Amino acid sequence: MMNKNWYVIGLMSGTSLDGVDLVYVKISRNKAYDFEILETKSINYSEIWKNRLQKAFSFSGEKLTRLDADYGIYLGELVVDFIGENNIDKVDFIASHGHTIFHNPSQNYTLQIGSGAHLSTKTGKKVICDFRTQDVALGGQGAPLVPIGDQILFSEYDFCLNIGGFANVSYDNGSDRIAYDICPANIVLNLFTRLEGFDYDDKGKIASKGAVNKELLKKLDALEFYLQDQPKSLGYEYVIESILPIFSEFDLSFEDRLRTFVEHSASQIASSINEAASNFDEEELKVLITGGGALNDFMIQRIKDLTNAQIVIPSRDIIDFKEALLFAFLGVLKDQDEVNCLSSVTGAIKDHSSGVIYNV
Ligand SMILES: Nc1ncnc2c1ncn2[C@@H]1O[C@H](COP(=O)(O)OP(=O)(O)OP(=O)(O)O)[C@@H](O)[C@H]1O
Ligand SMILES: CC(=O)N[C@H]1[C@@H]2OC[C@@H](O2)[C@@H](O)[C@@H]1O[C@H](C)C(=O)O
Repeated sequence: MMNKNWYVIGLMSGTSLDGVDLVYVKISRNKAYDFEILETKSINYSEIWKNRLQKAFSFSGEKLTRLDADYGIYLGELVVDFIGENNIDKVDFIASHGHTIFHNPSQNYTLQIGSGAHLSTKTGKKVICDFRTQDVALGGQGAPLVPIGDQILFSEYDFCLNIGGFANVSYDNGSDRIAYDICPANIVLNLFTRLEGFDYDDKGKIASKGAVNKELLKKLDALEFYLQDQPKSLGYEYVIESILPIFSEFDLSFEDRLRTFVEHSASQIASSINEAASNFDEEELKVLITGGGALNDFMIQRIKDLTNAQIVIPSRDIIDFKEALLFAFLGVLKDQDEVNCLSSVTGAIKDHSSGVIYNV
């Protein structure tokens, strides 16, 4: 196997609509794949972009087509600035996730906008994008796609946990890579803090001052979702239809609400870790935690209290840019025509190499 390096710009726009993450990364293949993050940048969306992306699901066909083109050009402008600011002189290609507008795999469609043709034209670079459509066509969920990156680039960890809006995990269960959503996390905490005028509970300081309401906690833990087998996933509806109605039965202070929900998330996460550990016959599972929840010191402390696992909080670059990095890696796999979608994770009829290439 020839040694090879790829210099890639990865672009990711998450469902929370906070902005675009850009990463410039060197991915190398010697005996195994490895990576080095060279530059990073997060761009917060302006109110205008946030609005257009948020409302796009109800746009007419024409308006949505225009948004796809405009957003591709916008991504191109961000990349041109990023290249200029960092004097980047070598880019093999741009790997772009785009922004998800529709995701309905049971009806055979998913849509990530951000026209690859426009992105390629604006930057003069090769672009690999649209990573989910082929998986949906093959009968898969089109998500999650990061587990293959966890498996190959983060193989030193037994359990790759992301605490974003929802907490999700991927790990090898002895025969397959599996992945599933564990429970809601920041999405609920942020709903509570925003009612009090804060974006989020920095380091979990407010929650740490509250008390756990045991009766409420018991009701949350008894939700049917936690008994289901994986693969399983959660959406905003679960928060609205299952979590919030239980909270509304209790009259709690702001601190106690946060404290009880942190306990719920931390204990569900710890149960998942402990279950994986029992699969492995291992005392000490090595757990990597990324996503904004990795910065919630109180939540992390509670997870540590409830497991024997070795918890690793990586550098800020990995916490914030792992998804953009992994889409860059999915691009490298596509460029080699290697598998970048795992049927064990998405449910597609086979493993496959997904993504569409534009090269002006
Ligand atoms: N210093 C901090 N202390 C506590 N919580 C934090 C801190 N920084 C970020 N967070 C939490 O992390 C959230 C952002 O996390 P992240 O970017 O992983 O979410 P996301 O993009 O919505 O995730 P996903 O799309 O994976 O569900 C913030 O909204 C906040 O709740
Ligand atoms: C359709 C879509 O955009 N799904 C996202 C979303 O955001 C988090 C979760 O839901 C995950 O399934 C997925 O993204 C990650 C990066 C993935 O595919 O692995």
